[in-house]
Amino acid sequence: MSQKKVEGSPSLQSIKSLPVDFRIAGYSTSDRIMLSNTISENVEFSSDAAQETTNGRSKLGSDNDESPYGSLVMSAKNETSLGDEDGDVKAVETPKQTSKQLHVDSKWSDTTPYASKKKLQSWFQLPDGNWELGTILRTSGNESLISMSEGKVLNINSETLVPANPDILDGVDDLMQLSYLNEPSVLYNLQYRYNRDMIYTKAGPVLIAINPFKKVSLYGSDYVEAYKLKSDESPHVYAITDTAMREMIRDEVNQSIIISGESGAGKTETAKIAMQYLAALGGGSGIEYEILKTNPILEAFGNAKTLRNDNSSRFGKLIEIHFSETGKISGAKIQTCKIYLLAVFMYSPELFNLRREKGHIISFISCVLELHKSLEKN
Ligand SMILES: Nc1ncnc2c1ncn2[C@@H]1O[C@H](COP(=O)(O)OP(=O)(O)OP(=O)(O)O)[C@@H](O)[C@H]1O
Repeated sequence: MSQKKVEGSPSLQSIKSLPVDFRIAGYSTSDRIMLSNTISENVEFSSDAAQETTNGRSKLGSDNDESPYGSLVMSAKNETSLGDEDGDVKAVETPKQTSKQLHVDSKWSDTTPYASKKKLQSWFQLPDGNWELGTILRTSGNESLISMSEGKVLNINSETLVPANPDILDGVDDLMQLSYLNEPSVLYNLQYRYNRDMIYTKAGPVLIAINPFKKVSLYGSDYVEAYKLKSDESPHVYAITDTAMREMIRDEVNQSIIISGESGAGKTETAKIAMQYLAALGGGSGIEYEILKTNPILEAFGNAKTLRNDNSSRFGKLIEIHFSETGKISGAKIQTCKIYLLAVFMYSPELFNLRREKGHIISFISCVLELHKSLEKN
């Protein structure tokens, strides 16, 4: 949920963040990625290839000798090393291949990874952890020649290629709709939506929320009304809360919504948004507003400024909201969680299957990471 980049792992922001003057000198490359000097020496080849990539996407699907890339491959000069003799960057010797050899490679090489076999647009991970999208120009043995957006060409170990989804699936609102469900595709989809202020995305029954750190026009009475009437079905905290409410009334079973994420991810705000929706649905007596008013009091005692969050909750919270049989809010109980309780909640699933009671309960548990915080503190 948070935008904060975690060292060493690809972040949302880094997914397409290869700088224009990217060089891999300085990285200790293994056989995962090799940069050919076609960038400087074989400019003709690189730019032609990139041109073909942009103008003739459909041709990429062909997996035979008639591929436009077949002739490019034949005319490509041998690629040599950018690196030093220590082997920091390996030499890329690409022997000229006859069209017959290529044919044999593509037809009979069963070990070719799926992405390169199908000449799909593919993701590959750079040594710094960033993901980059490229188009496969040719595959030979274990290596694939990839064209990138700036016209650069890289020689990549085919096994590290991860298939990318077709453009038509950009920004789908449920990750389950992606044809290829892999890490870069998930990150790309979330980033695509986030850039358009669509901070909520579904992953099956789970709602992923990315903290916008700005005011987004996704809340308020119009939205409450739309989710209540089900005229808006895009992913939202309101939709999750609405489902919990309906299922509680229909099945007469207590419901739990677990809000989890790192510090500053937006758990507390998300819990408040859900409570506002419940207040709008199950209100009447005014008690719902009393419940909401407890937030600033709790925050005054239990929150502190940290490096990650100016208003960080320093304890976990278990909020129970009690409803009458007609679905009106009748009361609430707010508990702050200590480390032992958290461990119990994390490992005792039966606690979530609370027995049927006269008044039903929806509980919000926003304390999973408090365990980590407490461990850090002690
Ligand atoms: N939906 C949202 N819209 C706009 N801003 C948000 C939203 N969610 C969170 N924020 C911003 O992010 C800040 C941090 O959110 P919040 O305090 O809810 O994080 P948290 O996950 O509860 O953090 P901690 O675990 O440290 O308590 C908020 O003060 C607010 O500025």
